[in-house]
Amino acid sequence: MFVLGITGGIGCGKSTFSNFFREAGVKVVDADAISHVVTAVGGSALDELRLCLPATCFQADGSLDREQVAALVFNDKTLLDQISLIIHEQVINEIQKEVEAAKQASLPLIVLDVPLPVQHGFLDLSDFVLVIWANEDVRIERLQQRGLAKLAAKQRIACQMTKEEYAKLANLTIDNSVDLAALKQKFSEFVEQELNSRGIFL
Ligand SMILES: CC(C)(COP(=O)(O)OP(=O)(O)OC[C@H]1O[C@@H](n2cnc3c(N)ncnc32)[C@H](O)[C@@H]1O)[C@@H](O)C(=O)NCCC(=O)NCCS
Ligand SMILES: Nc1ncnc2c1ncn2[C@@H]1O[C@H](COP(=O)(O)OP(=O)(O)OP(=O)(O)O)[C@@H](O)[C@H]1O
Repeated sequence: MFVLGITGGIGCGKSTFSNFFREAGVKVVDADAISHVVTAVGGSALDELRLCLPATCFQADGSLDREQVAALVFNDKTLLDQISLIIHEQVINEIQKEVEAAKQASLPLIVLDVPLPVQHGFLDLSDFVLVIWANEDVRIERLQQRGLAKLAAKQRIACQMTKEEYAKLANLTIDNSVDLAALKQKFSEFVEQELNSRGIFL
């Protein structure tokens, strides 16, 4: 089975690119979605998170209050790293399970959509790392359209690796500072050049 790791900074278009695979029937594992599950009611990361976050960061039902936490951690790198470690452990467990299940099911391809390219549970699992990138002004505009304030978008970008740091980890970087039709075209070229050439057909 071929494991395609897709990563990139916030608002660069990883989920949009991963969705092209989903539409083609490919199994896609979404790390952000898993991180939401493990911090929702009864989530496996909550007990540990309660030890390092104030009570105001939790809803009455015990789940994480994402807005409160975001307001706190994207201003405080130490706390961000602390909660990220706790959540990543649970997310990585789930990703490993999904990859194992896909292997058991003899799937030819699985896609991992992961914003933060950690070594264990992403880079070490991926046969090919694809970075989706876009210019900062384009990202901020798209994130604003999605409802994130400009300042909050800039704050998150500042917490993440730079384009150059992402590129160092990548087998290939695709520029998504283009419209959706052009991105779809780049997807088709990627499939032909990097997957079909390896005997993988969607
Ligand atoms: C702070 C939280 C509660 C804010 O939740 P919110 O619903 O607003 O955002 P969401 O989780 O959907 O993430 C959206 C994007 O924010 C960026 N982001 C999230 N966590 C981080 C982080 N630790 N460092 C840098 N950027 C991050 C990513 O680009 C991500 O795609 C949440 O992001 C969180 O728990 N982060 C720590 C865990 C983590 O690293 N998750 C991301 C990958 S598993
Ligand atoms: N080529 C494009 N043209 C127009 N809008 C786009 C394009 N690519 C992505 N978008 C939009 O930009 C926003 C960010 O894209 P997307 O959610 O795919 O990014 P992401 O990298 O997964 O972000 P996040 O890190 O927040 O999960 C979305 O609202 C998406 O619909």
